[in-house]
Amino acid sequence: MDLQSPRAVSAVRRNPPRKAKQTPYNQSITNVSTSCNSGAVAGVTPFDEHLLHSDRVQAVLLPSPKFPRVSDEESNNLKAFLRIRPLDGIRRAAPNRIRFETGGLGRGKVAKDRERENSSCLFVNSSTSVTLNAPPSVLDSKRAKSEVYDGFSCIFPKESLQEDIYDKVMHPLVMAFMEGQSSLLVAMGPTGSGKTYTMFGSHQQLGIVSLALRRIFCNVTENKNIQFSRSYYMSMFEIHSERGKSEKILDLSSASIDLSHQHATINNLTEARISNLIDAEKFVTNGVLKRSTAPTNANNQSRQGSRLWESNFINNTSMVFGLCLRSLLEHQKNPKKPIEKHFKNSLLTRYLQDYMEGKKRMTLILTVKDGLEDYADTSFILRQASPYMKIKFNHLQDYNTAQCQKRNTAFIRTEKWKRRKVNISKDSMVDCDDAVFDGVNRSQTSEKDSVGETCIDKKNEELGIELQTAKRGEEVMRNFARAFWSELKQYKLRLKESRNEVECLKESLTKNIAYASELEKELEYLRNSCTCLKNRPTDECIKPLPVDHCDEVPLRPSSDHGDLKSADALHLEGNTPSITENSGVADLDQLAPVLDESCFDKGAKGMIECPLSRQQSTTLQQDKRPSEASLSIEENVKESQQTASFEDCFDINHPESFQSPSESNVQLAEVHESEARLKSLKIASLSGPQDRFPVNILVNELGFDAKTSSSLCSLPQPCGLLTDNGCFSRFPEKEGYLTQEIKGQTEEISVLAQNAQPRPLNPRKPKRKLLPSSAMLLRDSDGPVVDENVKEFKGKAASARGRSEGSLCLMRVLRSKLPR
Ligand SMILES: Nc1ncnc2c1ncn2[C@@H]1O[C@H](COP(=O)(O)OP(=O)(O)OP(=O)(O)O)[C@@H](O)[C@H]1O
Repeated sequence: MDLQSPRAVSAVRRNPPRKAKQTPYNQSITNVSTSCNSGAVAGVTPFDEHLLHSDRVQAVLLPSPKFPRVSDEESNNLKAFLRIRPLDGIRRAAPNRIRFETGGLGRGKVAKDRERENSSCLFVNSSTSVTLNAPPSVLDSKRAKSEVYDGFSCIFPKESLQEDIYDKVMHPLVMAFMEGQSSLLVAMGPTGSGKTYTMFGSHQQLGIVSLALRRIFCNVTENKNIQFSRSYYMSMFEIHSERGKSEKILDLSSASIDLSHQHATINNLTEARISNLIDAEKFVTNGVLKRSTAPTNANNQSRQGSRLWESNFINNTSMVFGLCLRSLLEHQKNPKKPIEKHFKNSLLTRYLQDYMEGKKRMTLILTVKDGLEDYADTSFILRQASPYMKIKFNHLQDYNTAQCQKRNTAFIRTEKWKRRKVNISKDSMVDCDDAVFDGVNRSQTSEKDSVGETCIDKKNEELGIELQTAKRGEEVMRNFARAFWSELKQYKLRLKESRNEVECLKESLTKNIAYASELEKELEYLRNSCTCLKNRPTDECIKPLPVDHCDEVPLRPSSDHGDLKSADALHLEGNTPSITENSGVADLDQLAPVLDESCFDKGAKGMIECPLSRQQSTTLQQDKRPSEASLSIEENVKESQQTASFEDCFDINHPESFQSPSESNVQLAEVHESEARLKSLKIASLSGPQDRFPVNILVNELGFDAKTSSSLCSLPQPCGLLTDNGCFSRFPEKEGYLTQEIKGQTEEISVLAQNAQPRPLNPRKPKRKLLPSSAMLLRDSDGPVVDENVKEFKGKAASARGRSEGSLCLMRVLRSKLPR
C-alpha cells in the first residue's frame, strides 16, 4: 500500500461529489487561528466555576468574519456543518499542521501523515465533501468500502478552532437573532464527538455560545441606545429521562424540577433578564453545571446502570428527530404526501415542532470522530444526516419577516408601556410630599443609573408632558361623556313619555274615527232612505179611481177581532167607512199640515180619510158588502203583521237603535208595513167619535220623526177632512170619497161596518191647508203613557197574540186618545 497516497477504495457515492471550490475559508481559519494563538481573545475565560466569582471578563470585540459567498440555492437549504474531532494524538500534532500549511514539509511530517491515515476513516475532500473509508475490519463485509458525503455547508477538519465554528455556523444565526428572527442550532453526533465542546467550549477554548454572547453584548456596549431599546432574557433547560420511563423538563436556571410545556412554550420556565456579558456567562455556566447528563462514553460507563437508559433515551430522541426531518424532506419532494407527525413521539421534537415542520429555519452541526473504531458511528450519523441538507426553506422568508415584525411591534409596545410607567411615577412625584418625592427620585435616579443616558431623561420628560396632556384630555372626555350620558337618559325618558302620549292619542283617534264612521254610515243610510222614498214614483199611486167605483164600503166588526175585546182592546165603530181608491205615498210634511189643519184648526172632528192601496181599494170596491170590507180591514191588519216585524228594525223605547236595512226591498217592506198600520189607523179612526182625532200624536207616539223617519214618509196622503158632525168631507178635486164616523166611546172596541149613506161635502167649509205647527204640538203630548202601555202590550197582548208591536202601539194610542 502506498502510504503517500490515500488508500485505494471502491467508493459508493451517496451524494455526487461537487467540484471543490477554492474559498478564502482556509485562509480565514489560518488567520483566526493565528490571532487566537497570539492572544487576541486573551482575558476571556471559558465556562468554569471560577467564572462565577470572576470579574475579569472583559468585553472583547470580535472581528466581523468574512464568509464565502454562497449561492442563493444553497442559502435556502438547510445548513449542515460537519466537524471532525481531532484525536488525541493528532491534536498533539496540531502545530505540525501550521508548518504543513506554510509549506514546511519534512520526513517527520510524512511519517505522521501515514500514521494518521492508517488510523482514520474519514478524509476531507473539500470544504463540502468528505470520504468515509471502511476500516480493514469491515472490508470483507458487504457494506460499501468507501462513501463520499457531499453537500455540506462547511466541513471543519480536526484543526478547526472554536472561532471558525462560530464564524461559519453561529454568526449568521446571531445576526438573524439580532434582527428578530428565531434560530436553532442542533449539534448531532455520537457520544464523545465534541458536541458539548463545540457548544460550550472548554477551559482553553470558548464555545460558540460564549462567542455569541460576546458578539451580542459587545455590540450592546458599542451602542448603548441598543441596550436601552432591547432587553435580553435567557432560559436554559434540559430534557432528560429517568430510567427511560418518562421525559421531564428540568429548569437549569432555578430550582424548578419538572416543567410542562405547551407547543413551543415551557410553562413557568425561568427567564432571566440579561443586561451584560458577565451576567450572561454566569447564567450559562450555572446551567451547564446543573446538567444532569453525564458523558455517555461507551468505553467508560455507558454499558451499565442508568447510563444505558440515558443512552437509549438519547438514541430514541435522535431517531424521532431524524424521522421528522425525513418526513419533511419527503413532503417537500412530493407535496401531496403529508408531513408525518413524528414529532409527537418525543418531547424535544414536540417542543421544536415548528422546526420539525419546516416553519422555521434550523442549522445542523454534525460532530464526528474519524478514528477507525468510530467508523460505525460516523457512518451512521453521516448516512442519517446527509439527506437533511436537501431540505429547503424557500417559503420562510415571508414567514420570518412577519414574525420579526410581530415581535418588533410587541417589543416596541412593551417598551413604551415601561416608559409610561416610569413617567407616571415621575408625575406622581410632583404631587407627593418630600419623602415620597425623595423615594421616587431615588427610584428615578436608580433608573437613570441603569439606563445611563441623559437623552432618555429628556424623552421621559417629553413623554411625561404628553401623558399629562393625555390625562387632562381623558378627564375632559370622561366628564363630557358623563354629561352626555345623563342628557341622553333624560331624552330617553322624554321620548318614552311622548311615545305614551302618542299611543293614547292614537287610541283616541281610532275610537273617534270608528265613531265618526258609524255616524257617517247612519247618516248615509238615512240620506239614502230619504232619497229612496223621495224618488219613489207616486204618479201612479195617486192616480184616483173612477168615481163610479168609489162607493161606500161599510165596515163591520170582524169576528177575528175578538181578541181585542179585552180591557185593552179597542172598540171601533164606523158608520160610514169610506175607503178611497186614492192610495199612494206622501211625505209627512205634506200629511201633517193637512191633518192638523183639518182636524184641529178648522174643527174637523173624528173623521179622517186615509187612502188604501190600489189593490186593496179595488178589492173593497168590487165587494161592497160590509162583511167583506171588514175582512179587508182584517187583511190589512194581517198584512201589517206578516210584513217585516217592525220591532225587528225599530225599538219604540229606543229610537236610536233603529236598524236600517240596506236593501231596498226591506225598505219597501217597511213602507208597506207603515202603510198597513196607517190603514189600520184609518179604519179605526173612521169608527171613532167625531172629536179631534190626533193622528199626529199617534205618529209621534210610534216614534216617527216627521222629518227623518222613513216609516213616517209612508203615511198616505189625506184626501179629505173631518167635519164637526163627524162626517168626512173629501177634497173637492177628489171624487168618490167615503166618509166614516168615529163613535168609539166604549171600553170594548169593535169595528162596526155599516152601510152608511154618503154624506155631501160641506160647501161652507173652505179648504185650508194644515199648518206644520200642529205636528209639533201633537208630538209633545202623552209620550210616557204610550211607553207604559207599550210595555203592557209587550208583556200581555203582544206576546200572547203575536201581533206586531207597531199594531199594538197603534191600537193603544187610539184607545188612549179616543174620547171616553
Ligand atoms: N474539537 C475538539 N478539540 C479538542 N478537544 C475536543 C474536541 N471535541 C471534543 N473534545 C474533547 O473530547 C471530550 C468529549 O467531548 P464532548 O464531551 O464535547 O463530547 P460529547 O459529544 O458532548 O459527548 P456526550 O455526547 O457523551 O456528551 C471532551 O473532553 C472534549 O474536551
